[in-house]
Amino acid sequence: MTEHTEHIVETDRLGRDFKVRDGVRRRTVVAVDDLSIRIEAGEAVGYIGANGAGKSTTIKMLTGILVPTRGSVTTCGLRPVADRRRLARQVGVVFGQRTQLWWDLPVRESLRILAAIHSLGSAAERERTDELVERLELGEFLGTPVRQLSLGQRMRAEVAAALLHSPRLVILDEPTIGLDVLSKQRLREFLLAERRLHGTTLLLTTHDMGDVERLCDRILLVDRGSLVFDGTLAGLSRTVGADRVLVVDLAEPTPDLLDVPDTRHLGSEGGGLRQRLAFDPDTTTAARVLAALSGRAEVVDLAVEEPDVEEVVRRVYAARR
Ligand SMILES: Nc1ncnc2c1ncn2[C@@H]1O[C@H](COP(=O)(O)OP(=O)(O)OP(=O)(O)O)[C@@H](O)[C@H]1O
Repeated sequence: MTEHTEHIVETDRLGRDFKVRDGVRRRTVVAVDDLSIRIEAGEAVGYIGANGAGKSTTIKMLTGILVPTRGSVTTCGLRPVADRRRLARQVGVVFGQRTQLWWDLPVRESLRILAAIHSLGSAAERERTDELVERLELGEFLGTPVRQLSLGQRMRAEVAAALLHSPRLVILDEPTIGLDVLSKQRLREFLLAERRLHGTTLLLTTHDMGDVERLCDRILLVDRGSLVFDGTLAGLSRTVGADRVLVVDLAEPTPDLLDVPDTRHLGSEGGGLRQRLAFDPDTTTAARVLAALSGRAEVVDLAVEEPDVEEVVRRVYAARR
């Protein structure tokens, strides 16, 4: 069987400038430059970068809100600006800081209106609404006007609204901003399940590295409008030489394990009962480090810590300055 892959997002040397006034002078801001990316159906991609890196501008071009200055873009096989209405049937957008719901209407009414806008038949509407109400736990506030909802409740309602028409591509702009730990976790679990159940493609911008770690199997990192990395989180860590850390609990207090091959001793606690050893996953593995360790001390428990994503991103930026 030949594998058929379809690009849900495809950009070729995409760019967007803004003309801004700087006192009396006019200046051109290059918000996005030379951006060539391809996202396939079913992927979950984190689009990350510092403030002003060009993330929102990219999303606006992907969804047809902004016209590109240069290059081309297709989303779900359509030209976003020319085919914006057709595209709206295939894409759902969630903005963490803006509502798409009707402020004074109960959540249920907003969902009804959206179902009508998307021309869902009544059976499809009922089935999908029931599914989302159950999975996003909207039941207890379906009759509440949006303006009375807590942020966590409103975000769940926003996600239901954006996904009601079962879009193939869901774009989320800072979906977990301001949410407490539990609400974030629930939302992430919902999105993972949506992808698993329906093959939905996810593209999210976020400053929350927990979102990236839990949700995304691919990262696009932008810096000053340009793509500077495209790959996995592990790959990103490798580009800046971020080590993994093996934490071992030992049967008895042990002098610092300074001579374990291919590791760097980071520190000890409890008089040497717990020790932390950094290693480069490109040159060795946790298993090999552990094997080398077991000749020196009795290991009773262990954990492997991944590098901190925020730190990795900071290092990528620092290396480019
Ligand atoms: N309408 C506009 N007019 C002028 N400049 C703009 C406009 N929109 C964006 N910019 C500029 O383009 C650059 C990219 O902005 P953009 O909002 O895309 O970044 P971002 O990565 O989404 O940032 P954030 O994480 O803060 O949302 C910034 O320098 C910004 O000031």
